[in-house]
Amino acid sequence: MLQVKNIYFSYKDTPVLKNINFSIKQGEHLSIIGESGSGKSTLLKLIHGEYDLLKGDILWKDQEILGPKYNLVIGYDFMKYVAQEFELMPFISVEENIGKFLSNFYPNKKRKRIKELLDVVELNAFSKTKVKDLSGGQKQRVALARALAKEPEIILMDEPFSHIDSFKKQSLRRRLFNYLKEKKISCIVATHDKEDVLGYADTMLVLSDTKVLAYNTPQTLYNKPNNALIASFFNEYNIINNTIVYANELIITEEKSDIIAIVTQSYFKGYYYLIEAKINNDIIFFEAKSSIKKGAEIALKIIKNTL
Ligand SMILES: Nc1ncnc2c1ncn2[C@@H]1O[C@H](COP(=O)(O)OP(=O)(O)OP(=O)(O)O)[C@@H](O)[C@H]1O
Repeated sequence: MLQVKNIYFSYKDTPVLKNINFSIKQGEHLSIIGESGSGKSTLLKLIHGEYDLLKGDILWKDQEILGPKYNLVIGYDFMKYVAQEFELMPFISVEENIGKFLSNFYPNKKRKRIKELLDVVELNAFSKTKVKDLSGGQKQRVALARALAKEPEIILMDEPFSHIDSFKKQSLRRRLFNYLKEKKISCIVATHDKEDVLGYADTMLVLSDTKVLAYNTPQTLYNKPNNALIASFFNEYNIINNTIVYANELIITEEKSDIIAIVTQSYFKGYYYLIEAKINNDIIFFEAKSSIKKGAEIALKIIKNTL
């Protein structure tokens, strides 16, 4: 179990993180979200032991995670960190990179393990390719496989799919997160993408203005965002009568309504249209089955559709 207790950190004079508290169990999946610069990467690096805390403690089971002041070598065997900049060895092949830290003592076992990891990240076809000849997304997949090679107890991932194309992203995400659950490897994922969270994360930590703005399950935060920043992570939203209403919770009605909007734009979104409209001077968003002519006057009602 990882425990982050009351930690404070700053690189220079300005505080980056203040009073951060959370814990995760073995096999639990935590997502860290927050605007750019809110301290997501810094928090992962602190958990990895890359910097010294100003205050507070980080523990994995009974082991205290210590920074460079107390540790000559950064990192611990039970923990792996996949940074935004993946540090691979460019002149050796994909399989050599993945197997780099695996023992050569049992060559068959090593081969089998590399094959298993190549399957997880869908890179079998590139096993013999030198890393320098791979695309950014392929390199990211090698970095993920290499971090998993020695089966850590916990893996920290910073935007793990940021370089991966949307054709591959869905299946890779499913494979990787299911693999971690199956092996009961705890994971912490810093992300900007709700698709990394919904359906996978057990808990979510929202960072804002150096602090924890919210810490709860994705279901609770989705259903009761209580804050525009949290709502904006999940969907387009409106504030109507001081309440956050997602665009998909505002629907067209034939009934008498107090919410009358004038359409300004329709955006094709695949299985629905996102409609931009105005109520007086306020812009609002709702969803519709077809596009709507600019200038049309539409009556709307709020339908809360929580699961
Ligand atoms: N090595 C560093 N030295 C000084 N300041 C830093 C350093 N790294 C990050 N910062 C600052 O710390 C703050 C938090 O940065 P961090 O990279 O943790 O944010 P983030 O939430 O991960 O952002 P992003 O989503 O853009 O990756 C920012 O203000 C950033 O400028």
